[in-house]
Amino acid sequence: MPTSPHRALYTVDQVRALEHGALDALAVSNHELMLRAAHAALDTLRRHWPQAARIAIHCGPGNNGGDGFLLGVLARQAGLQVDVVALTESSRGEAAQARAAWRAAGGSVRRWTGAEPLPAVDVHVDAMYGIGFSRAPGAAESALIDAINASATPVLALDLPSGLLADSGDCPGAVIRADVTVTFIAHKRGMHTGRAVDQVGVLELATLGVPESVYAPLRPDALLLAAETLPPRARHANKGDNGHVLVIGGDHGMAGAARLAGEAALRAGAGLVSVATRAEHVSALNAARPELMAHAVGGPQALEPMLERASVLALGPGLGKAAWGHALWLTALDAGKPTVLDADGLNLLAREPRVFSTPTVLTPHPGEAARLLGVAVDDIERDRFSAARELARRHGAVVVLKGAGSLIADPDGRLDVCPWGNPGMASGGMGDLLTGVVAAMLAQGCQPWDAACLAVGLHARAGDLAARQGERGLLASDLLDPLRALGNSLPDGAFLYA
Ligand SMILES: NC(=O)C1=CN([C@@H]2O[C@H](COP(=O)(O)OP(=O)(O)OC[C@H]3O[C@@H](n4cnc5c(N)ncnc54)[C@H](O)[C@@H]3O)[C@@H](O)[C@H]2O)[C@@H](O)CC1
Ligand SMILES: [K+]
Repeated sequence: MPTSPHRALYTVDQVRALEHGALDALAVSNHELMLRAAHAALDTLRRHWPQAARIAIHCGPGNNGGDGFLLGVLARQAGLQVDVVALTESSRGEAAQARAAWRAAGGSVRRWTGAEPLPAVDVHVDAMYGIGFSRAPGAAESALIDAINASATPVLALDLPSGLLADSGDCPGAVIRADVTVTFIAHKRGMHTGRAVDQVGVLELATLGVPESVYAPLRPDALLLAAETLPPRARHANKGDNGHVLVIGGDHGMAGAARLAGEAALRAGAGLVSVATRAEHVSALNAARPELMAHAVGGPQALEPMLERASVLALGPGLGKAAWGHALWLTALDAGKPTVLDADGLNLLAREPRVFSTPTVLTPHPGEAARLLGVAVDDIERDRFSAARELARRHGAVVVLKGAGSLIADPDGRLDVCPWGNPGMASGGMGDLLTGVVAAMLAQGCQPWDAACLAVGLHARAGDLAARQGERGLLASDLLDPLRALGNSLPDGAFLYA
């Protein structure tokens, strides 16, 4: 079945190929396609701001600016008062024709010089740069972007917020912070992850009437995760059918991480969950959550029999990087069981890199990813797609690169982007929870790719449900009940807080 354009994410080269395909398939001119974009933009504007009477359209030199000029023509015809501000004296190619159409319709153009006040309007429309944006904006553009962002007026971005690189989501300088973005023909992958998520606002896709047959031959670079859950359990299931997760971690003073991973594994449906941890944590863990089987492990010898009984390992929550953790890490990896590596499990991997031959999922946040690749955190965030794919390739493992718009990458190049989650989830213990959920999916028989996709989706959607009571102050353990509800395909909200 062809992928819906609403889930498909493309690179800029792919979007350009789709545009060419669209011109052929629709048998229209570039100008006509641009006019369709302008109609879609006006439609979005009117739906979101039905009361708007006066708008300012800020046009760049290329076709994104062209979209803006034609929107000006249509908006005026619709009775709006339109101010057009242009970054340049003239426009290129198709955009020059659009600019001429705006002039012919009686519109005037004000050149932006960098200092004058913005017109007082109901909505600012950002038509400065689209997929042709390739370098940090200069001083004049930056001043305009800053002035628009600083105004209290809502912003509609055409195709993408100006200042954002469509392929990576990187923002090399000033960048528009849009309230709404209407993107044309296809989703550009960079708008869905990392810092970009904050700039885009509400994102709408306008396919401009491009038929399915144009998209079908092109395999998208990435996909948005679909909301999926596990199939219902057989009535005759027993706990052995749902796997046995062994959480290995909880060095001195770090029992919480292991407990959260273990509880999450239970709530996500693992049949049995054991925790191998420091002796001092055992009674507290058993008292807090009797379903967790906590065992004191002084070193590798005590771990061996636990490894034998386990079907999946969650290696790293609170493990530490000292001798105890390191010895357990080496022994656990030698067991050859499906494994999720997180936290210090990943930091140890950065010290002693290896390629995995057993099913493995790595769940780094950008800091851990930077250590694994030997680069700075900024380098990871500048191109999260490349970082996730490189880690997956290097380690022969499925990689979840966490952060807004988490990415899931397979060594074969496949990549999914998570559209859920919220900033309330940027708090302690959320990663431990994800580790437990991935482990539970592996324990219930999923392959690493499916386990990672299911777990990331469930974890983020549980976070969104739990955040209905507020993002600030959200605790990792608040996600446990919604996680259970979602894992059983109960309707959103069909859970009680503990
Ligand atoms: N090609 C098509 O079929 C369609 C294109 N459309 C629009 O066209 C856009 C792409 O148009 P373009 O390829 O002209 O690219 P843009 O309009 O994004 O413009 C980039 C132009 O500005 C220059 N530029 C890039 N970064 C700059 C910077 N930092 N400072 C100064 N100048 C910079 C580039 O050299 C280029 O000429 C899309 O994003 C979309 O909005 C839509 O009209 C839909 C149809
Ligand atoms: K734009």
